Amino acid sequence: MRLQIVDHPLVAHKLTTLRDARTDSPTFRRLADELVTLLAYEATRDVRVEEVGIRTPVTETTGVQLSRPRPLVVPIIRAGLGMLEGMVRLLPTAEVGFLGMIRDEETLQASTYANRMPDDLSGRQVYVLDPMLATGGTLVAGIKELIRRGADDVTALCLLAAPEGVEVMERELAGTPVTVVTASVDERLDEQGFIVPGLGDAGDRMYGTAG
Ligand SMILES: O=P(O)(O)OC[C@H]1O[C@H](OP(=O)(O)OP(=O)(O)O)[C@H](O)[C@@H]1O
Ligand SMILES: O=c1cc[nH]c(=O)[nH]1
Ligand SMILES: [Mg+2]
Repeated sequence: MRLQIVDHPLVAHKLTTLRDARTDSPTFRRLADELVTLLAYEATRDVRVEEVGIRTPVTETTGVQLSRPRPLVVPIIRAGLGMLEGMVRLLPTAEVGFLGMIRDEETLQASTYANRMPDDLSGRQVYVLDPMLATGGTLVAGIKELIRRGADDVTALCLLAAPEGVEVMERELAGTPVTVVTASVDERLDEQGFIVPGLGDAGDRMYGTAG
């Protein structure tokens, strides 16, 4: 597994406001969207392209276009949905699949409650969207399912990661073609499995369900 931390002042600036407990849901959604586009710029550095000939108003030349099969983007519902628009803005022709996953608040075990993806992912590049890599249980299970279906290149975009989750991913996904792109690897997890300093519950903050 490869880990890439996007070190950029604009990313750090937006992430700081995202973390701030005073930031309301509409602002949180906007910042998450903007951050994804910045992360996606790095995450798609190896997106597969092929040469194509075109005619400009002046002459004939060659350029590149995204190769077929098209990349697949998979937001992990619920919080990952808040990253979808920012991603498909850069990859408008991508296909979109969906995984619904929830982490039990007591056991921290992830389970899947929705799965709407192509059965055969052979030869596909897949971009998984999940804002929080905490214990790693959710992403490990989600990515294993993608690899089981044949995906041969998986990149996970996470706004934040915990060192514990990165370690679990490295152990569980050793030898697999997986990259994690994140804006920050934070300090640690707390006793409830929340990232510290983190930003709280991403889904709640995004959709205003914090109570
Ligand atoms: O790395 P892990 O320890 O598995 O935790 C990370 C997961 O926890 C959150 O989802 P949550 O279960 O809160 O669902 P939600 O997005 O519907 O709020 C988050 O969006 C990740 O999917
Ligand atoms: O800090 C965390 C950990 C898991 N899920 C979240 O939404 N936030
Ligand atoms: Mg949640």
